[in-house]
Amino acid sequence: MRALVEAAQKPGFPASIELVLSNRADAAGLAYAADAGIATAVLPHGDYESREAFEAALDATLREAGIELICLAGFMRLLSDEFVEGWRNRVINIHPSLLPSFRGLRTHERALATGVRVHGATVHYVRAEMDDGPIIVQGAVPVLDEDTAESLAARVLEAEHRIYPLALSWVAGRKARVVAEKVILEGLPTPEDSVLIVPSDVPQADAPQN
Ligand SMILES: Nc1nc2c(c(=O)[nH]1)N[C@@H](CN(C=O)c1ccc(C(=O)N[C@@H](CCC(=O)O)C(=O)O)cc1)CN2
Ligand SMILES: NCC(=O)N[C@@H]1O[C@H](COP(=O)([O-])[O-])[C@@H](O)[C@H]1O
Repeated sequence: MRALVEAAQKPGFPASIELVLSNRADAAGLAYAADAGIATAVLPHGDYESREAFEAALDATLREAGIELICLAGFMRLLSDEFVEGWRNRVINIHPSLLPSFRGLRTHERALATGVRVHGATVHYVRAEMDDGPIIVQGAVPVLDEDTAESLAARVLEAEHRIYPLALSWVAGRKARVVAEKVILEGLPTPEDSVLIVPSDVPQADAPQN
C-alpha cells in the first residue's frame, strides 16, 4: 500500500488514494495512511455474522467514499462472486508468485521446495476464482541457492513495490483493457515494460575463459 501511496503522490499520476481500508485493526499500514493524511477504515470480518454481511458493509463503505478502483494489497479475505462482479474490472490484486504458478498461500516456501529458478509477483484483475484473473504485469526475480523463504520474499517484495504502481498507473490511465479475459496494454512505450526482470543481486558468473 505504501508503494502505491508514494507513487500516487507524484505529479501526473492518474489516480489518487482516497481510502485505506483493512479488515484488521492492527494492520500496520493504517497508521502510515493516517499520517499521510489519507482516510482509513477498519471492518473486522469477525464482527459480521456472515461473509455477505461483511461484504455488504465493505461495498457500502467503498461506494460512500466514492471509490472507483480497488487495489488489494496483502488483503487476505476471499471476495465472493457477487462482490467481484459488482466491481468487475475495478478490483486488482498483487499475488506473490508468477501466476498461474503457486496460487494460494505460502508461495515462497513452495517455490523453494519446487526448485524453480525464477519466481516473482503478479498484478491481476480479480475474479471470483482465487488468483485466476487477467494478468496486467509480472515481476520476475532469480531464486538463489542460498535463498530462504524470507530472503526470497524480500526480493519479490522489492519487485512488487515496482510493478504495483506501474499496474495502477496503466489501469487508472486507461492503458489497460480486458479483451476475452486477456489484458491488452495500449500506448505503452515498449512491450518489455510489461515484464520486469530484477537481476538485482545475481553474482555475475565470470566470463568463460576462451
Ligand atoms: N475472489 C477473490 N478474492 C480474492 C483474491 C482473488 O484472486 N479472488 N485474491 C486474494 C488475495 N489472495 C491471493 O493473492 C488470497 C487471499 C486469501 C486467501 C485465503 O485463503 N483466505 C482465507 C482466510 C485467510 C485469512 O483471513 O488470513 C479465507 O478467505 O478463507 C488466499 C489467497 C484476495 N481476495
Ligand atoms: N495472497 C495475497 C498475498 O499473499 N499478498 C501478499 O501479501 C504481502 C503484503 O506485503 P505488505 O505487508 O508488505 O504490504 C505481499 O507480498 C503481497 O503479494
